[in-house]
Amino acid sequence: MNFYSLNNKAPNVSFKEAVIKGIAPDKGLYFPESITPLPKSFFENIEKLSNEEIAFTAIQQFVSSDIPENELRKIIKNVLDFDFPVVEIEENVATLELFHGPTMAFKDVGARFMAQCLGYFSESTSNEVTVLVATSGDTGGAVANGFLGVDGVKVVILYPSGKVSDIQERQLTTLGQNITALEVDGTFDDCQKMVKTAFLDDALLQKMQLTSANSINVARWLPQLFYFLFTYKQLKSKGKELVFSVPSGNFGNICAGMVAQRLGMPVKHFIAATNVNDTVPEFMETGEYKPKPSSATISNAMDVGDPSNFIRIRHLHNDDFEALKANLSSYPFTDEETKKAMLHIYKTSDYIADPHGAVGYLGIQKYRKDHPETFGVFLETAHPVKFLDVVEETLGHTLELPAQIKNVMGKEKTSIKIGKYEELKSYLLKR
Ligand SMILES: N[C@@H](CCOP(=O)(O)O)C(=O)O
Repeated sequence: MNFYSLNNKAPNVSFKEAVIKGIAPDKGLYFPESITPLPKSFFENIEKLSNEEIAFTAIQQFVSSDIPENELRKIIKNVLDFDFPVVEIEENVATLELFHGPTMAFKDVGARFMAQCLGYFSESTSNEVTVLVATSGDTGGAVANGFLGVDGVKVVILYPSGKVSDIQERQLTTLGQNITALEVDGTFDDCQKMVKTAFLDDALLQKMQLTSANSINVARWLPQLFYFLFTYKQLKSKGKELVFSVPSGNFGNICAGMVAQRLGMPVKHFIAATNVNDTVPEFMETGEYKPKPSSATISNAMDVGDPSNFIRIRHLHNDDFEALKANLSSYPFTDEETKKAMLHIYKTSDYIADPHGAVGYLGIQKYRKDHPETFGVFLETAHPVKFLDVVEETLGHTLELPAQIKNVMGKEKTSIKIGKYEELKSYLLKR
């Protein structure tokens, strides 16, 4: 399988090259040349398949012969060593819990998959790869954990100072070894811009092989489609039309869901639920894409003003606004609405949702008002404990720290403060 650049000004590349490059030389995101639907029998029998078998069948066409079947199966087995339960919280509404991995956020699957692909590729090359990643909260910790100790790979994480939760910050600043955290005086969008600028900087590119571990990288993005298939496996017997509400920041997760749909999985509609960073909800109203500076919210992983993957979503719908509207709705919610939803879910269902999950829940509620016949699934993208202060304060309930989190609590933060791109560049050149 080859991948082409969405800017159409760079040569097509294999999966391996797309993973190692991260982004095309013309600054475009890579996109698979084709998406071949899986046989009907796959979906008819999905409940009989293991998660590993589902994941292997779904991803193999994209990885193709760049990773032999036995190696790819090994990678998938290592990546999927935790559960993805669907929990029904009220009639016709369920949540898909994506926080049972090592850093308790949905990024664990993509980060570990990419790390292991790069690890496999680095066995056949002597060149070191530097992974640059921008995080608004959860990606950083998952990438730090997934890439820790991977031979031939150095990781540099950029995060906005003061704009991630205490636990998120510990997860990305305390591991050491091949992981470095750069604390940026700015927003997530500033971090993401710096990373993208580095990919176009010849002086850097001549000295090192740079790649990205954000969802712009196909190996980070595509494995997220597993989640939607795992949900279908668990809910198929209900015989209802499924609607997914995805708390959305950089829009990689929801876009991967749409790839699962292209593989033939029945989905009635997608909802991109956002916080007040409403670039996409506004686009869905007006048809005009106007990126804006991001604002800090209690659902910080979604504090993104110019979501990287929205271009892939538009492309999947042939840039046809009407076709997109038929498949996607997008609604923004304020912090106040989010807190009210957290409290409502807790009181009525005895379920503790994190602020991102609560935004997803609000998206389902809004959509189901006009479509009560559907079954809504909102994604719980991170464990509530990662947002300890706001969850405890909103619910008046003390949370117990899971082992994964206790593990990082005693460790010491190490970060390097930077303010502008030149400081990132000089750090990379001096290492
Ligand atoms: N929500 C993210 C922002 C980056 O998104 P990504 O999926 O492209 O890595 C975060 O938590 O850091």
